[in-house]
Amino acid sequence: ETTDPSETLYQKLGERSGIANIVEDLLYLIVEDDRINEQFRGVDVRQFHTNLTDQLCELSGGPCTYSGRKMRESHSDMNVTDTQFNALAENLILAMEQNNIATGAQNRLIKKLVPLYPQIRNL
Ligand code: HEM
Repeated sequence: ETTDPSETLYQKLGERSGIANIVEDLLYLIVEDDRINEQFRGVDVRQFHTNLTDQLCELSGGPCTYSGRKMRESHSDMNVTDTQFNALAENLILAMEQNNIATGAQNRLIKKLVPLYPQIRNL
C-alpha cells in the first residue's frame, strides 16, 4: 500500500500481476456469495479470470487489451439485479482490501466500473 501521488492507478493496483491476484481472490469470494454464485455455475473460470484481469488492467490505464465480449453481450441473458451488481462490487472491494490496495485506489477503480452498469444490467 502506498500514497505516492505520482503512481498511476494501474501501478497502485500492483500492475497486471497484482490485478490478477485481486481477481483470483474475487473469484473465491464470488463462489462463497449466495447472492451471485448461482449465476457463475458452469463458467470457464480460467477465461473469466483472464478477461476480467485484462479488463481491469485496461480500465486502470495499464498496457492491456481486453479481448472478451462487450459487457452488454456477455450479461444479456442473466437479468443481473441491482443487489447482484452491488454484491460483485462489494466483493471486488474486499478482494482489493485483502491485497492491501489503498482505499483511494479502490474507489478510483470502482468509479471506472460505473459506466458499465447499464450494460451489465441490460438497461
Ligand atoms: C462491475 C461489475 C462487473 C464487471 C466489471 C464484470 C465483468 C465481466 C467480464 C470482463 C466478463 C468476461 C466476458 C467475456 O469473457 O466475454 C464477465 C462475464 C461474466 N459475468 Fe460479469 N461483470 C460484472 C458484473 C457481473 C454480475 C453482477 C454478475 C452476476 C451476478 C456477472 C456474471 C457474469 C458471468 C456469469 C459471466 C460469464 C459469462 C460467460 O462466460 O458466458 N457479472 N463479466
